[in-house]
Amino acid sequence: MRSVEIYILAGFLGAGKTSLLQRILEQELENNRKVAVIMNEMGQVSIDSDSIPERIPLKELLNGCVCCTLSDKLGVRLSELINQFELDAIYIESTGVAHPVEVLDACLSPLLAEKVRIQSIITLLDAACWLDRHKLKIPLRKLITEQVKHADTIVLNKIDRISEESLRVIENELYMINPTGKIIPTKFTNINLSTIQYVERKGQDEHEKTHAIDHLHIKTYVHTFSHPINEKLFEDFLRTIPDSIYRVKGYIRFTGKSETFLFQYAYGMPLHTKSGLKMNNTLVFIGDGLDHSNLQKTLRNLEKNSMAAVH
Ligand SMILES: Nc1nc2c(ncn2[C@@H]2O[C@H](COP(=O)(O)OP(=O)(O)OP(=O)(O)O)[C@@H](O)[C@H]2O)c(=O)[nH]1
Repeated sequence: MRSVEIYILAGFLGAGKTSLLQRILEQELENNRKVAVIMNEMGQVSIDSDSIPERIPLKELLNGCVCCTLSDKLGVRLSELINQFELDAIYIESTGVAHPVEVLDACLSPLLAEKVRIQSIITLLDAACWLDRHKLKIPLRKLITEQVKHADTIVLNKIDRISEESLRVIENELYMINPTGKIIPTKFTNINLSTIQYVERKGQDEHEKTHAIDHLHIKTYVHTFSHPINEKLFEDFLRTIPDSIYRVKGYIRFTGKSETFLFQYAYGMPLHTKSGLKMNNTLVFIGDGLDHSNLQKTLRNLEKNSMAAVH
């Protein structure tokens, strides 16, 4: 199945997200790629939506933030776009106060996980605002740092407003927070699309499609079991999950039970509830530096041991 590339544009208010999106869309159209946009605004109206060319499918999410109150709706809008159009990519412009990992989490509902491929988290940073960040309230300062920390690419914008010397200082500071992120200093988001797009690397096992993309800072892995899983062995497995795995969600069937369970795991707390739906036995993992081949091996063993426990 062909999966749609997802790009998440994060970055504090006024950093240049809409300006960057316009540049990206111009270049995507020149390249004849079919792309769509989801625009999230905290307010009741979206002013920035007018800046999107008419031929690009656009969905708006207003009056809240996709990383919290509107997280369910993001999945719905993504599904609508994927079902209505044959797309290569979807760009999500999040609100300035969104946490990128929460946005990523909202994109990966178990129903969508096989249809989308998180390609990149791009954080826009206003260089002058970063220098003055001590003037911001602590939660906002923390948020901007988190946006930097979890980015695959940091577009360090508005460098016309700072000195060469300050630029070097900022680059060092960003490197300390996110050593693997690619830093692109710009004026007026003047960048070439190829510098922020990545080519997907194939999984190591050619016979089995893997949905983990190695270049990403925050990695995701989708695993589908072919058989029901022993509940006790699954609980044992949960106890071994490292802190670097932030989220696990999906549907699971247990040996000897006819119903499917909706499974959620966040910040070390697992929860499973009966689901009326007959879903695939699929789990989505989201984590920092997630070792997907090791995880795949562990989950395959879990399935093998579950089957052995039946006999
Ligand atoms: N001086 C300067 N201004 C810039 C630069 N890039 C963007 N701007 C201006 O900054 C303002 C905010 O840019 P936007 O692209 O709307 O930023 P945004 O992140 O989408 O803003 P929100 O939607 O409010 O979060 C606009 O007036 C831009 O023209 C730059 O490199 N230098």
